[in-house]
Amino acid sequence: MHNIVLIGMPGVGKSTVGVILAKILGYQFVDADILIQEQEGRLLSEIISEEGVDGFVAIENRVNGSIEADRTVIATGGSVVYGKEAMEHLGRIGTVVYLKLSYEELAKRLSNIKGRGVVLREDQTLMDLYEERTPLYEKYADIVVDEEGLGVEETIEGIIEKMDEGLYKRTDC
Ligand SMILES: Nc1ncnc2c1ncn2[C@@H]1O[C@H](COP(=O)(O)OP(=O)(O)O)[C@@H](O)[C@H]1O
Ligand SMILES: O=C(O)C1=C[C@@H](OP(=O)(O)O)[C@@H](O)[C@H](O)C1
Ligand SMILES: [Mg+2]
Repeated sequence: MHNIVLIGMPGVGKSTVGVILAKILGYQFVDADILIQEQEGRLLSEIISEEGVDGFVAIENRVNGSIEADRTVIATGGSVVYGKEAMEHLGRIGTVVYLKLSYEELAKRLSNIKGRGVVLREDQTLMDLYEERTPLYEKYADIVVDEEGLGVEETIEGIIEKMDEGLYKRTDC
C-alpha cells in the first residue's frame, strides 16, 4: 500500500499541489475537507459554527482516521494534526509530507484567501496558530518540503525529488 499525505498550515497549497501531484504520479486524489463535507452533509464553515472548534476537530479526526486508500494523494485540512487517531492512521497508510512556509509568506497568502474557515480559538492570532501547530507538523512528518520562494510546479518537483531520494517509508498493510 502507498499513499502520500500532505499536511501543513492552511494556504500552503495542500489541495492545489495535491491534485497535480496525483496526476503526475497516476494516483487518485482525495481532499479530506471535501470528504468531511460529504459525510456531514454540511459545509466546513457550517460545521465550525454549529459544532465549535472542538466539535469540528473531533469530526475531522474521525473522518481522516477512517480513510481507506491506496495509490492516493490525500490533501488534509490544516487542523488535522490536532487529531491523534487521524495522524496515527494516516502515518500508517502513507508517507506524510509537511509543506512548510514561513509565517511572513503565509500571512501574505492568507490575506487573499479569507472565507475558507480556519480553526482559530477565541483571541488566537495567526502567529499563535503557526507557533502552536509547527511542532505538530514536524512531529508527524516523514518528509519536509520547504516551499519558500517556490512556485506550485517547483514545490511538486521538490516533493518528488525527496520521495525519489528514498527518504520516505513504504507501508505494507
Ligand atoms: N508554491 C506554491 N505551492 C502551492 N500553492 C501556492 C504556491 N504559491 C502560491 N500558491 C497559492 O496558494 C494557495 C494555496 O491554497 P490551497 O491549495 O487551498 O491550500 P491548502 O489546501 O493548503 O489550504 C493557492 O491559491 C495557490 O495558487
Ligand atoms: O487549518 C485549519 O484550521 C483549517 C483548514 C481548512 O483546510 P485547508 O488547510 O485545506 O485550508 C479546513 O480543514 C478547515 O476550514 C480548518
Ligand atoms: Mg486544502
